[in-house]
Order: sequence, then structure tokens, then C-alpha cells
Amino acid sequence: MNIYADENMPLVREFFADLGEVTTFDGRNVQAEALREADVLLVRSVTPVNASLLSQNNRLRFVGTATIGTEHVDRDYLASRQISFSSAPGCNAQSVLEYVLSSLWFLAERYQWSLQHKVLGIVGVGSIGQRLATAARALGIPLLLCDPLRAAQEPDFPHTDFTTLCQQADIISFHTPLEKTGPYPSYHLLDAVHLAQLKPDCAIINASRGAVIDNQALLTAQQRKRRPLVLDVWEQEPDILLPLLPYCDLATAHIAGHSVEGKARGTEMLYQRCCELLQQQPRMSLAALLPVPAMEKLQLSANFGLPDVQNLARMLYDVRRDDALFRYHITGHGFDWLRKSYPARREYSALQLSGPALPAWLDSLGFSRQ
Ligand SMILES: NC(=O)c1ccc[n+]([C@@H]2O[C@H](COP(=O)([O-])OP(=O)(O)OC[C@H]3O[C@@H](n4cnc5c(N)ncnc54)[C@H](O)[C@@H]3O)[C@@H](O)[C@H]2O)c1
Ligand SMILES: O=C(O)[C@H](O)[C@H](O)COP(=O)(O)O
Repeated sequence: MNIYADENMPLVREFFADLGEVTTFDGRNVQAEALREADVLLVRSVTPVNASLLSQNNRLRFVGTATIGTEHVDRDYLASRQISFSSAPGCNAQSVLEYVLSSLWFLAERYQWSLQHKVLGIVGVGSIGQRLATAARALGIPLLLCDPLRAAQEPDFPHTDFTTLCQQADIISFHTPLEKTGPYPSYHLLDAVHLAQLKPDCAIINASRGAVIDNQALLTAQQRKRRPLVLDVWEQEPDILLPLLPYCDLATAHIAGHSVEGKARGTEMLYQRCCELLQQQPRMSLAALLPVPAMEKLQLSANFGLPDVQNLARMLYDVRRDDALFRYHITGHGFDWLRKSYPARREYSALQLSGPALPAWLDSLGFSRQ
């Protein structure tokens, strides 16, 4: 069994070595010729998997992407060749939540907001958006939710249409997939028309897909009247619209989901799907492979409360680190280098909390207790 995997897929050899021979490749630049002998192909979001890439391969059985997004995979083509496919839904949802929370705390500090007096609009309330909604409720942040697909299926879903949300929210965070067609396309969802309808100081956070926001229209709007802005994802990565950078409060290289756990969970999920396909019992598990975190245990006193959570979270992840890396290295090393050399970052759950009266809302943020 020949297993070909993106070189940026952590633990891929540890998981897959018992299923076959693992060969790694550069996901951004891989060509059809290099994949001729693959039985299993494991990619990340940077590899378009389509008829052209697979034109020289007639033995492929399984394609897996260690990501939530699947717009880089031509699933109809895979189905036409009876090649099984799996993504890794939810693998890095907690990582993105921690990115957004860190961004919210940063913006609150920079602009001296009380988050409890800001209305957070969440657009796309799936794995990530729902986690963010749960965390925001725990932190006492008022919410507006926009998800027309959920609204159509769940009579009780508290849906606010996108235009109303744009008019009423103080902060908007995007968590939709990138869809160009269908009843609810998200391509350029935030366009010049909607940008003009936002409150003057409405903050924008995008950690979904770059093209959910019309980046050129965003630049024009920022040049006219600057708003708080956090961008993890950009149109046309890796050749992004760099003139936007001075107008960003936080700018990062599509790394919101790149926690150690988030990326490794993606590899594990594909391993499990592959084992199912091969009718083999999985022998490896993430728990056994994850490295011991630098900070393992922390005792909180009975005085720990909501105002302290930001300091606790910052011990594990502070988005300012990634913003600094981006601003320093983007022109020299470029977007992909920043992603490839991303420093290790553990999720909240890596730190075991103990104490006499741990508040229940810590669980809603993803912390774990001893
Ligand atoms: N920046 C990163 O590193 C990173 C990491 C993980 C995921 N992502 C991206 O984040 C996005 C969300 O991921 P997820 O796991 O929550 O996906 P998901 O599929 O679980 O949830 C997406 C939600 O968006 C809703 N939706 C679809 N079209 C919509 C529209 N036009 N308007 C409003 N809502 C709409 C869907 O109904 C669904 O509930 C995806 O684009 C994913 O690729 C980015
Ligand atoms: O969709 C996803 O899961 C994310 O965007 C993912 O974290 C980033 O993509 P990748 O690192 O695979 O390029």
C-alpha cells in the first residue's frame, strides 16, 4: 500500500506506517507525475485534488484531507472514479475558537471595550460557530447568530438574516464554508454593499475562508474609514492583498486551526477512515502520540473568576505572537513559510486545571479539569 501525504501532516508516519509505505510531498507544488503510484492520498487545504492532479494515477482508493474545508477537492470527480473520500470535520474547531477568543480579548484591550456590552454576530454556526456561541454565552457576550441552513432545518434556531446582523452587530466573526453556488453562497458574502451597512466601528474577524470577504472592497472600505480588523484567511493565498496589512489589527497566515491537537486530530481522523476502508482495526491513537505539554497542571484558587480567564488563556495561546511573526516575515519568507514553520501551540485542554471551586463556564471554553 503506497500512502502519499502532504509533508505538513504531523504524525503521519506514526499513524500510517502500519498500513503501508509513507511518502511525503510538498502540497502546494505537487504534480500528477509524483502521485502515479499512490493508493492513498492525504492532503491539506493547499492541494487542489482534481482530474488533472490524478490524471496519471489509476490505482488510487482513498483521498483524505486533514481539514474541515473541502472546496479544494473535486468530490464529484472522485465519486466518478469510485475513490473514497474523507475530510476531518471538527478536527481543529477548538483551535479556531481559541484564535477567535484571543483576538476578541486583544481587541477589547486595544479599544477598551467591555465585551459584555458588545454584540457579537456569528455568521455560520456549525462546528466552530457553535463552539464560539457557547463560549461567548459563558463569557456573557450578547449574540446574534446567522445560519440560514440551520434555520431552514431547526424551527427553534435563533437566526438573524445577514443584512440585519451587519446592521446590528458590534463584532462580526465569519465561520461559513466557501460556497460559490447553491441557495446560500458565501463567496464575497461581505461585499461593498454590506460593508457600507456595518456600524462605523464594527469589528470584523475572518478565520473561515478568505473569499468570504471581498478583500478589495474591504481595503477600499478600510481606506475610507478604518475598522477593527482581524484576518487569518485571505483571498488568493499565498499571494495575498498585502496593502490590507496596515489596516489589520491582527494578521496571520491561515493558522487559526494549527494547534498541535488540531492538526494531529486531522491526521488521526483520516487514519481511522482509512482503517475502516481497509477493514483493519486502528492500532494507533492520538492520546498515545501527543507530546507532553510544557505546562501540564495548574491549581486555581477560589478567587479565580471571569476577569482572570484572559490571563489563563494567554499562557497557552496569544494571537499577538502570530501577528508579530506575520508582520516580520511575510515580505521576506512569505505566507507558506509562516505556515510550514508554525511554532507549537497547545489547546486549552492540554492544561489540567484543579482547585476548590472551578467555575463551570471553564468547560464551555474547552478547558479540562484534573
Ligand atoms: N482558519 C483556519 O485555520 C480554519 C480552520 C478550520 C476551519 N476553517 C474554516 O472555517 C469554516 C467553518 O468551519 P466549520 O468546521 O465550523 O464548518 P461547518 O460545516 O461545521 O459549519 C459551517 C456552518 O456554516 C453554515 N453556512 C453555510 N453557508 C452559510 C451562509 N451563506 N451564511 C451563513 N451560514 C452558512 C452551515 O450551515 C454550517 O452550519 C470553514 O470555511 C472552514 O474551512 C478555517
Ligand atoms: O479547513 C480547515 O480545516 C483549515 O482551513 C485548516 O486548518 C487549514 O488548512 P491547511 O493547514 O490544511 O492548509
